[in-house]
Amino acid sequence: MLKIYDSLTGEKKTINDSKVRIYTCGPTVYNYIHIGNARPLILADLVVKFLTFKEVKVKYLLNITDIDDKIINKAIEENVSEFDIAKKYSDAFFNDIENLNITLPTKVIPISSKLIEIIDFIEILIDKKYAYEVNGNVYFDISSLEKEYGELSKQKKEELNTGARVEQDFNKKNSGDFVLWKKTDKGKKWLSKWSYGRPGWHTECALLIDNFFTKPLDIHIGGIDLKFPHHENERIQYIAKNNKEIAIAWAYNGHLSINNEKMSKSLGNTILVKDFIEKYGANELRFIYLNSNYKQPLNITEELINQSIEWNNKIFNLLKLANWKIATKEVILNNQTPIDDDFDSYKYITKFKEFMNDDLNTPMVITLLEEMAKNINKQIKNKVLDKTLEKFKAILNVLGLSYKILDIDKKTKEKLLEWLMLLENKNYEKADIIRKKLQEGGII
Ligand SMILES: Nc1ncnc2c1ncn2[C@@H]1O[C@H](COP(=O)(O)OP(=O)(O)OP(=O)(O)O)[C@@H](O)[C@H]1O
Ligand SMILES: [Zn+2]
Repeated sequence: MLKIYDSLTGEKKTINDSKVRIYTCGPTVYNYIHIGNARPLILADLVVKFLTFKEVKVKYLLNITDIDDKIINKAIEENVSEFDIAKKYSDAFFNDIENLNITLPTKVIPISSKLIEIIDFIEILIDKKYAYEVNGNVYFDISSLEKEYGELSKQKKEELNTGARVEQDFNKKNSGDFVLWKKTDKGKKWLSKWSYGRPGWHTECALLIDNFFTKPLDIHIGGIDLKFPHHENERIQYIAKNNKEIAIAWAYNGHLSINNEKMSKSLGNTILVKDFIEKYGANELRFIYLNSNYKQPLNITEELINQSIEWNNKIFNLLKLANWKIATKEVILNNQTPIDDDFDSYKYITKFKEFMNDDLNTPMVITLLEEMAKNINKQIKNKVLDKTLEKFKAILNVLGLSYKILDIDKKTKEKLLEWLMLLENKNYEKADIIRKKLQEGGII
């Protein structure tokens, strides 16, 4: 069974195989997403694809934060409506995740569709005395769950309270109390019994998880920068409402930096997903993530990108080679493989599952793929392929690495055969002309 490192307890938690509930905090749609934002999305996608491969049922929810100060500010800046901004960048987001070969989550919910539920949720917290209203604003009282609050980010009460000193708000009971409902006269607002206002971001995610799932999550996924205050605040609201932990495992991806500088919008050093894909490709980004431990910080460099390009080219070329060799019967696809060979390919899948079950050890999977690639190359030389190729493709699929291998039609096959014949007859000059054409067509 899949084991995932849980950041709350510091233990690897076993994820129950019957049905797995996953949540990832989605984008605030006021800009295009950058490759740092793609890391948690690719991590979640890896878990989803792996569990699906194991025939485990997955329920995966992703939110879209389409109510936020950043959206309002952008709308003012561009002199368009908030709706226009949210629509433009939601569409761009869906485009990006498709291009990243990310399987669409079971459900993607824009938070603006859940305002009634959010208001109800906040009312429950007030009724239960975990939240209080002052002057149209509603705050969570962190002293009401003193023991639990701070456990995720491992902070003491004093630290939590001093952290908020910069934005000292004299309405609050404790300086660390955070806002659930914010009274506002700026931007889009909704009527609640407290004021015209907007929900706080932390409440959006807590509500969605509570509203969509009947049980707590198996895995909550996100970037490490969201642990505090966002996830601490999500967690405490869920505990207040349900008297239960929100998730069995909190899985965090390490932060991405670029040339040793933290990648962030404020520093202006982000690489947008769409630009990365256009320049290098989606596999090229995925490989960089897969080849490192997801929990570790990662520094993107030119060298790392080049290494990824090289690796993907190697795999692509191998798949192309096997494809045309099989089509021209230059190698035989041996489905009646001797027991030993079949055992070999079966063994690869067993190892793959072992590595993945162990907290998604993808760097080991990459090493395994390299071993398989060597074996496939050897088999091609010997003109007989066993099921290793099939398993190799299945693993690439789970990893979300996708290569455009063209089908070889009758005409192409004839060309290939002609080329091979010319080679056999040592007519290298003519063979070269055909080889070039086949290369240009992406066949070999
Ligand atoms: N540099 C990064 N490396 C890894 N993950 C990141 C990085 N920046 C953001 N994330 C992750 O992307 C997801 C979306 O977060 P968020 O919307 O806060 O992104 P952001 O780019 O930091 O935006 P903003 O600058 O508006 O706060 C979160 O899971 C967050 O942890
Ligand atoms: Zn969230």
